[in-house]
Amino acid sequence: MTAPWADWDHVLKVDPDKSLVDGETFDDVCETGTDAIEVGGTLDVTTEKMQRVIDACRKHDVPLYQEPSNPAVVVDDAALDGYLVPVVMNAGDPFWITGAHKEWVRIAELDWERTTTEAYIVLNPAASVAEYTDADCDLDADDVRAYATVAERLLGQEIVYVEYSGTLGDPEVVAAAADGVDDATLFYGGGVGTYDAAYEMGQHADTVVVGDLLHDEGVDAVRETVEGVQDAHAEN
Ligand SMILES: CC(C)=CCC/C(C)=C/CC/C(C)=C/CC/C(C)=C/COP(=O)(O)OP(=O)(O)O
Ligand SMILES: O=P(O)(O)OC[C@@H](O)CO
Ligand SMILES: [Mg+2]
Repeated sequence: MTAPWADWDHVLKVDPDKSLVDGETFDDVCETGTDAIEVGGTLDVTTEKMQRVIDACRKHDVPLYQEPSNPAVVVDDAALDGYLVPVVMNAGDPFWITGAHKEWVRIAELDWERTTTEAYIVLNPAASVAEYTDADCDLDADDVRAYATVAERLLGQEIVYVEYSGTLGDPEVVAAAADGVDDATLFYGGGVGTYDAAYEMGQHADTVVVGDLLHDEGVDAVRETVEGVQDAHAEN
């Protein structure tokens, strides 16, 4: 059986710490045409805020995943299809490579059937996630290609995630990451705000992740990005 993300063109990342655009609801969010919703953010996330988003989406069919930023925010809820847990390949602090995960396994009972890791390569030094994990973002395309291969080949990662959170990345770097993997699903996220940006990143990435746009511009803008990546994939 293939993993669900193998068929995802688009993921919408909902930050439980950020609000929706005035007048929009989570019913609208679930109807953007995205293939899955990931609930997560770096800063100021709590289980209460997570639970609010899960509850608002639970009656919809769109697959719903939690992306926990630390073990304390993991929510146990049958409405979740699973947990996508970051591992930051280029973190400066090993806590974000295996330390947090060790703590999680030490204190909690994990649902292994529903738990998968995402091998993040964090590339925008100004993003909270880069500061938080002390990531080494001074990487060129060859470094990123090699990290992607290490993630897939040496560490057996099913998802490799090129993360430019907050800014649109370099398509050449995304292309290099794509070149570095064979079967792993390549996620791209960061700064996608238009049809064209989604189309461009969709030419290299298997899955384009859109985050801040939902909170800043709303569901119609998100729908445009779904179309952009779908069109890119239809042509490839
Ligand atoms: C072991 C468990 C359960 C968790 C640890 C998971 C790890 C390694 C987290 C470190 C990386 C991280 C914080 C990922 C969260 C997802 C993410 C990158 C969100 C986007 O972050 P930003 O856009 O930088 O932050 P804000 O939008 O919140 O400012
Ligand atoms: O918020 P943006 O910049 O769209 O980034 C999406 C996602 O990759 C963040 O983890
Ligand atoms: Mg962000």
